[in-house]
Amino acid sequence: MSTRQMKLGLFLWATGHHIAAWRHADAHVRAGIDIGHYIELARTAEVAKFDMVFCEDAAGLREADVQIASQTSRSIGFEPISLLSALAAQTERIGLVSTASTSYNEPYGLARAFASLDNLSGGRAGWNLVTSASPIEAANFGSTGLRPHADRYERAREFATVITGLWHRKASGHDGRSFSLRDPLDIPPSPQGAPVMVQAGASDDGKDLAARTADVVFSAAQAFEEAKAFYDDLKGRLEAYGRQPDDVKIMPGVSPIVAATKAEAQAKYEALQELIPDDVGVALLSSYLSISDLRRYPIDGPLPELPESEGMKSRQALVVEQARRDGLSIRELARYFAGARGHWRVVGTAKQIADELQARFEGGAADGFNVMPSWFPGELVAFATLVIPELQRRGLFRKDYEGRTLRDHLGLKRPF
Ligand SMILES: Cc1cc2nc3c(=O)[nH]c(=O)nc-3n(C[C@H](O)[C@H](O)[C@H](O)COP(=O)(O)O)c2cc1C
Repeated sequence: MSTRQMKLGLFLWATGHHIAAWRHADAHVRAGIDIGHYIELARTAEVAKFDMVFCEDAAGLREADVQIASQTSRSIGFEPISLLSALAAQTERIGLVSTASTSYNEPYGLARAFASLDNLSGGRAGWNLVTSASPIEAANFGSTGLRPHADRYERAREFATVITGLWHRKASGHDGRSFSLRDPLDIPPSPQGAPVMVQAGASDDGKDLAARTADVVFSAAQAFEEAKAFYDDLKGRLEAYGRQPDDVKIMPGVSPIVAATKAEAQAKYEALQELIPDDVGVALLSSYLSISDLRRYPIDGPLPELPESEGMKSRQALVVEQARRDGLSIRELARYFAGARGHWRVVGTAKQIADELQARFEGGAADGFNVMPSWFPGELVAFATLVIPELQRRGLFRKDYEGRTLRDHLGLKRPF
């Protein structure tokens, strides 16, 4: 029996994480704006003893091309802090983590919103800090366009310092480069002290900020070696900030497709893959590779030589390497990546999936996982009823909550 236990987050995403989930025969196409749907998902996750539910966010459309946006699984949805405030009243134990941007908010206002969520949920809130890399979002906040990466992270560092200062009741007032404010926060600490800090940066600046401020880090890694390299890199940065390896929980994304037999799981996976429209797959692959448009090339031909991208160098190299190694056409590669949007996918029986998760957890590549069901509620229910009991039998996951706050679930100390 293992003593160290996995942390599990449920990544919410309207109809599901598979890009064609909205076309699944049992999918709920209006899921994005149906509060009943989200209550059902959060309660299912709470019965299964997940540590938290997590909402991504961008203040704008997710795709610039309306034709593509209208064919993906997430084109409309609630503002997440509002959504989680409603879920706080419908659940009792599960953590509630929302994304919010440091580029399009001010610390005082966001400190109030999260401190409110933290209090009204009894100490279950978390904030996923993002700097927002999308030019679509930038266009909704003035006409100056997307600010450079380094500038966004400089603002994010100051933002994190100010917001934690407010939450931790440090001396009031701040007069800095990006922000100036006078008062202390007008909301008291919650039972967990302050919201949990979450981050998912992948660049040097992103990982450094996470090492300095985050309690939980999300990542996207396909191969074991990639996940392990990220894990070691991030944990290795903690000492410089006077922190211990266990102070930060690293939770890579995983998109599981589970069934009673491997053949049944594979058939479910292939049925979903068949639903991906080619233009959507190729458009997503283009943005994933940070190149303008792969639609110019024959879809059944090989990936062309690519200019090296500034945006996501390591990720681009991995995709290109895989395409060359497996001799994949643009169509095949597009389907492969579009399905789980680049995240790690596992297809099999509960035992096979538990084996895979256990290998990464015990092999030093993860402290837990951010679970991304292919479609809701079907694949969430399958994971909760098949995989979680298998993890519990192995002593790898809790059978009940021991505490009431998100920090309790994650085994994190109060911050002050
Ligand atoms: C699981 C996960 C969830 C993310 N959620 C969001 C989000 O909701 N909004 C957003 O703007 N970026 C989101 N990101 C992007 C990251 O915040 C980050 O910008 C990205 O990983 C690139 O790293 P960098 O900012 O260090 O360059 C997410 C990334 C991951 C891996």
